[in-house]
Amino acid sequence: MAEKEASAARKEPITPVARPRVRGLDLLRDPLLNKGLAFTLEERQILGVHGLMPPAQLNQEQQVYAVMENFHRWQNDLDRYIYLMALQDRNEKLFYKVVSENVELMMPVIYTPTVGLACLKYGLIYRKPRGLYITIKDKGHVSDVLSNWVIDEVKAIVVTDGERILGLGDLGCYGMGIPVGKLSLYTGLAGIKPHQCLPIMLDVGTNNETLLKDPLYIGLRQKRESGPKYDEFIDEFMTAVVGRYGPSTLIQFEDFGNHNAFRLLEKYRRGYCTFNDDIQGTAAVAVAGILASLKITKKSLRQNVFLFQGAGEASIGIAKLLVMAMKESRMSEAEALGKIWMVDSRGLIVKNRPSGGVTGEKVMFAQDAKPIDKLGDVVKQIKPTAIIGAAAVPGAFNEQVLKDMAANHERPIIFALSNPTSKAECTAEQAYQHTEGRCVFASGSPFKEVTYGGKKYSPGQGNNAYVFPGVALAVIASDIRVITDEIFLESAKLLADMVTEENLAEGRVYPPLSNILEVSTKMAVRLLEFAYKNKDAHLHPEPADKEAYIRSLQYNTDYDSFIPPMYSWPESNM
Ligand SMILES: O=C([O-])CC(=O)C(=O)O
Ligand SMILES: [Mg+2]
Repeated sequence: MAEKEASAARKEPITPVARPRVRGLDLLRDPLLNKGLAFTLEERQILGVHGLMPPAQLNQEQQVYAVMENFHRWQNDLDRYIYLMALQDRNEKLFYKVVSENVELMMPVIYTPTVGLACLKYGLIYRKPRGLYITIKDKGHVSDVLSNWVIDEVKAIVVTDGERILGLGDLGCYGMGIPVGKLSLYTGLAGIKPHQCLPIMLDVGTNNETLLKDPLYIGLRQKRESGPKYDEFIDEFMTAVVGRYGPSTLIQFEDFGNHNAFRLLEKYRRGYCTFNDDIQGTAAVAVAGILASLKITKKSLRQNVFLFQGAGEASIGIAKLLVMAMKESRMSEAEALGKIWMVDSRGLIVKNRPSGGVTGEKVMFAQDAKPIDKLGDVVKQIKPTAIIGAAAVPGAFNEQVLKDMAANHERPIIFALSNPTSKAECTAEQAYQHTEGRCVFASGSPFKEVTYGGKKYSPGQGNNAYVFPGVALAVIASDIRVITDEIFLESAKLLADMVTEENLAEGRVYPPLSNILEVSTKMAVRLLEFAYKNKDAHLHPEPADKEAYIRSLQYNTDYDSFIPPMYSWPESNM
């Protein structure tokens, strides 16, 4: 019996002991250390915080309960966002415990769509700085600003210049909500430790006149810098990051304008550990959704015709990754390109377009066809099996477009990927209604379950949140220094594989969000195998048990104990 008890005791996880460098009020003000009313009486005395809070002691579970009560008390999601950000600033472990235990409820608040509203009103709701603000005026001194970030162990940065925040356009410095939100998901969805993450706003001004006149605007009140000065500034930033944190630091570009996004990706992708989430992350999640859809539509990739509404970062990124996927399934590049059609603001992208030609990234997708102005007419003529919207034109998938999709195919694929919800090409309800419930639907921002014809439909959320946290975890864990497109194609395939028969039966082409920490963890484990196989990983020796290794790196939302272990010296040593 005694032995049984002893072995049970040995299996108990050992609670880590934290040794805070600060005490008293300073400790309570540090969100990485603060436990609120969860400090024990003993801890309160040791840490010098006894009496600085009410006498009751709550455990973390009770605190989660209190947070959820507060969460539901608020009448709207922007207030909930402000409340949750304050919690993050006060008690990080509690914030992430609440987020990871209630992902489906929390995601729409700390991420799209509410984060979009928060960015629009960032000056109004600004309470406490989070992350680093580096402005074009700091050019020549970027390293100095970076050195003000006192945490040395930064492994990942999400950076924006605010020029194209979701589908909302140029929000300048207000765009900081996006790097903050994305990095919350690094931790909440993949368990990357919060102190290893750094959100950065590169404020180069804004061309948004409303903001320039907004008395609450918190950014530089000047027009956007561009040209050589902008390029030198970004160069200086990249060099400064490597100087401060090393060449393995992951730099995720987020919500840059089209013209800079592609250019900067090409410029830096081979020399730095970097990716563009809007081009590559969105591509992976959309291709995953398409691959999973094929199990519902019972078509092979080559039996599809894809029509993109928009030819920006997301559409081009998805289309390029789709071409890679098609080539892997033994189609030639020409054959693959023949399956991809794009409509931009000037109509169908065709060679010799009379309305101003085709330039840049769009050139490879220009079809040898007659120009057509309207998306609806393109749908009628080319009869796509899938339409993918990513240009923030709400209502682009109108009733007629959806009805034509349903008339042409038994199971049409409709992906309304633009964010936030107000920018979606159609709602989930419209998609199911106008296709008689036959479409395979996914959207970038969440839609609630829809009942149509007495049947319940659960729309999937085709958002890069399914990809970037898992990719980032793999990159950090195995020291991948160049993030290839193959890694994104692999993550797309892994994600599609994680969709169960049960999910497919409900019309879902993504795993449920409630399970997403596990999805990201599994994705990271398998990307590690892929990276070592392809010699992309620089961490040596290669971990034998990759899953155990990945899990050992992940953040634990349980509180640490601050009670130092007590022991006595053996008699003989006295
Ligand atoms: O943030 C999101 O929800 C997805 C994304 O990257 C974008 O829309 O720019
Ligand atoms: Mg984005």
